[in-house]
Amino acid sequence: MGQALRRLFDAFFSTREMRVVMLGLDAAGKTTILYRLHMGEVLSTVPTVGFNVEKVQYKNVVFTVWDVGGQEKLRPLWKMYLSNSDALIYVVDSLDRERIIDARQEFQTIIKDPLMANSIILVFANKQDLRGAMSPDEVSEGLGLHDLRNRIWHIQGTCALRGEGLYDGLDWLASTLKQLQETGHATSVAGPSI
Ligand SMILES: Nc1nc2c(ncn2[C@@H]2O[C@H](COP(=O)(O)OP(=O)(O)OP(=O)(O)O)[C@@H](O)[C@H]2O)c(=O)[nH]1
Ligand SMILES: [Mg+2]
Repeated sequence: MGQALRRLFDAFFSTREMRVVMLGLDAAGKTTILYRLHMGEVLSTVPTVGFNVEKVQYKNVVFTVWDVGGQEKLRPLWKMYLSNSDALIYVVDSLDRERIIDARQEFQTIIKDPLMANSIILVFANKQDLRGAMSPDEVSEGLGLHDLRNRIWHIQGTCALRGEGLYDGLDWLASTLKQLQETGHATSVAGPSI
């Protein structure tokens, strides 16, 4: 097969793999999102102690998504899941105005970790179905997204219960990753893997 044809073939049929770590405060909706994407269903969840990991195939990308418990006592463990991550999905409960400061603090700590230096950042402003929820703009203000320098980020309003916005987020992840890889950019930092 000629080189041009091979490239065309790869563009259409090859499968990319992407490791994603999904973090956020407790009750933001991470586990609901994971199983909505993995099974297409809303499962009833309990607070995650430890983690869940599932593969989500979308278009020609296989996302391995690590969903880590967000309770305060578990947050020091987030660091264990960061190495080799191509992307961070940070989930915010958009109704939880009181804890947006905590959400910001945890977010800023994580993205400054050297293991996340190359990772792209997708924020899900979740629970948009609830009256009084912060808009995606308010959430990005709350997290300090506009002040980030040299980071690739995107915010998406979502309702995990209805599945709204989730695939738009995956579309952004897939196309951004493709673009970066094709231009020779690293998207993750290797480290001890679990
Ligand atoms: N109204 C509404 N409720 C949601 C949405 N997404 C999740 N929830 C609810 O929020 C609660 C917490 O969801 P989980 O997915 O368990 O939250 P989590 O982020 O995994 O929490 P931890 O495991 O403790 O870190 C559950 O009752 C979900 O049904 C949403 O988009 N809208
Ligand atoms: Mg959970």
